[in-house]
Amino acid sequence: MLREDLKGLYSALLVPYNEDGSVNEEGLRKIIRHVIDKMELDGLYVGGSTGENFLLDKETKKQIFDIAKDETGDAVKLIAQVGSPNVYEAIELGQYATELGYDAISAVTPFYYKFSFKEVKQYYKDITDAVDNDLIVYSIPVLTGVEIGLDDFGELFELDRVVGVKFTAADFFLLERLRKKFPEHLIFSGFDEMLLPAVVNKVDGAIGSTYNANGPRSKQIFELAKEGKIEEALEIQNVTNDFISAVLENGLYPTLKYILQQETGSEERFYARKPMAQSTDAQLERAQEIYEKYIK
Ligand SMILES: CC(=O)N[C@@H]([C@@H](O)[C@H](O)[C@H](O)CO)[C@@H](O)CC(=O)C(=O)O
Repeated sequence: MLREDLKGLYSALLVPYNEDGSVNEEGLRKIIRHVIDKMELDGLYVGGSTGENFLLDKETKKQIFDIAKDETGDAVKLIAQVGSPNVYEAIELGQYATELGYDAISAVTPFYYKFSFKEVKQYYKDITDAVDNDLIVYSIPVLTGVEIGLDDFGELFELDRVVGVKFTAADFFLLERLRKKFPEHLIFSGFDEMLLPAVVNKVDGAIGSTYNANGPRSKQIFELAKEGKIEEALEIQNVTNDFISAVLENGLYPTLKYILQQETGSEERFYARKPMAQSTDAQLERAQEIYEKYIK
């Protein structure tokens, strides 16, 4: 049955780190408040790519789940991304987030080794058998190299408690087929620059990194497109994509980190987690220009 309550626009939560790689808790709490109070998004997707999650040890992942739940309470929906090629860790994190009260879990397709689809399916079965929560498959072939076709999605959706997919791909033919074939499963769009065509294809929501800073425009696109006001939505998507192009050209996470540091009035710099490089002075200068032009 469709999890109607999970529909909406989610922040792919960005996590600020200290220079030594530890979590900047104060900064993270401020980002969460910003996303809820100023961006007015419907939920947080915690532990995704934007949080540099795949560079973290298990205890730090749990710490971030704790902070997000503590700061959010029941104000917005919370989805915990727990996936890892280490399925035992994914299960432990799924159980942990579920006990904390997360509304759902999500798991990236297992990556690095070339797993067969049978192995991928078994991974999702193992997680959903062991965790008492609904799960959203996280498909992001551009980073994992794992492509899932229409029939394979059908097999995953047959698993108890697999309620949908976070679809981070530009394959609109596959998206259209998925929507038509699986009206009872949630589909979240993962590329912010393609929000409008994704909503035209009737996705249930979207999860993205730039929504942390560009929330109001993104919400407008989402709402206008749902109402069929495509021309108006396209105008806002055009400006949004000028912003996203500039951000991508200057470095996605460094630019978003800089903008969020300014927006939350944080004195401490928002560092990246190694081996991600820290921002150069030139990147910071350009980030300030982007911030002034599109967000401030
Ligand atoms: C690869 C990547 O970072 N994808 C982002 C997008 O929001 C992306 O940053 C944006 O569309 C700009 O390309 C999200 O799909 C990632 C995400 O939701 C996550 O943090 O897991």
